[in-house]
Amino acid sequence: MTDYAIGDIQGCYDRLREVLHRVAFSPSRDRLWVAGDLINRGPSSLETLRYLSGLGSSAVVVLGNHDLHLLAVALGGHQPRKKDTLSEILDAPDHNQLIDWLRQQNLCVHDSDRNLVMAHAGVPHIWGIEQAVACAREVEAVIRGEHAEEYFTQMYGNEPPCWDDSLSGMDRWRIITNYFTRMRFIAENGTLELATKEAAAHAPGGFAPWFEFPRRDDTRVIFGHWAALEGQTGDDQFIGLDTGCVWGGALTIMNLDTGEKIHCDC
Ligand SMILES: Nc1ncnc2c1ncn2[C@@H]1O[C@H](COP(=O)(O)OP(=O)(O)OP(=O)(O)OP(=O)(O)OC[C@H]2O[C@@H](n3cnc4c(N)ncnc43)[C@H](O)[C@@H]2O)[C@@H](O)[C@H]1O
Repeated sequence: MTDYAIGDIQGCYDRLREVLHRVAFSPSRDRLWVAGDLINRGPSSLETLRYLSGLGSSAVVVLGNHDLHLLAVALGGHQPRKKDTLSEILDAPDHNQLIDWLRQQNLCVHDSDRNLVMAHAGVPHIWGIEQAVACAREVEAVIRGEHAEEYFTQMYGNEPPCWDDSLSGMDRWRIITNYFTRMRFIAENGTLELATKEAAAHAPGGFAPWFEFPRRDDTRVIFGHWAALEGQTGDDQFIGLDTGCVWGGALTIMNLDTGEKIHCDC
C-alpha cells in the first residue's frame, strides 16, 4: 500500500485522473490524501466530487475554503458567486448524497505513526498538535450536527482575528475555521491577516507566512490553499502541495513514503 497526498484539485478532474494514472494509483491498494479545495473554479467539480466520494476509505480528505463555501450555499442559504463553478453539483440528482459526504470530512487529520498532520491552509504555530486536533474535532462536530445551519449562515468573516481560549460559539468556530482553511499570513501572537494572497515575500508589516514561525513539535504539516507559493516553503517540515492547477500551474501529487513529487501541467 502506498499513501499519496495531492494539492488543490478545484474541479480539474482530467488532471486528477492523469496524475493518478502516472503513479499507478489503485484504490484497492493505495490511499489518496486530499489537501482540500476539491472543487470550484475548475471545469469538472461534479465529476471530481463523485470520484473522490466513491473512493471510500481509500480517500483521506480535509475541507478547504471552497468546499466550505459549497456547504454554505447548500446548507446556509448563501448565493453562489460569479466565479463559482458549483451549479452542476447543486443541480445534480445525487446532490444530497454528495453534500452529506462532504460534511463528514475533517478539517485536520493527524497520522501519529508518520508524525504528519494535514490541513487545507496549515496549522498555526500557537497550537500544539493535540490542541489543533481538538479544535478541528469541535468544528467538525458542528458541521455534522444540529448547529450546522447556524454555523454556515454565519461562517464568513475575519473576526475575531486571533485565537483566545475563552472564545465560545460562533466566534470560536469561525477563528478555528479561518486558521485551518484560510490562513496565509499570521503575526507572532496568532493574529491572522486574510487579505493578502501574494507570495511569501509580500508579507504585510507585522506578519509572516504561518510556516515561518517555529513549531513546538517536529510534526510535518501537509497543506494546500496558497497557489502563489508554488509549493515552496523553504523548510521540509512544511509541505505545500497547491501548485495552482486551476490557475494554469500544475497538479502535484506526493508519495508520502518516499517524498517524491510528481507534477502534472495544467
Ligand atoms: N469565512 C470565509 N470568509 C470568506 N470567504 C470564505 C470563507 N470561507 C470560505 N470562503 C470561500 O473561499 C473562497 C475564496 O474565494 P476567492 O477569494 O475568490 O479566492 P480565489 O481567488 O478563488 O482563491 P483562493 O482563496 O482559494 O486562493 P488561491 O491561492 O488558489 O488563489 C489566490 C490568487 O492567487 C493567484 N495565483 C495563483 N497562482 C499564482 C502564482 N504562481 N503567482 C502569483 N499569483 C498566483 C490567483 O490568480 C488568485 O488570484 C470563496 O469560495 C469563499 O466563499
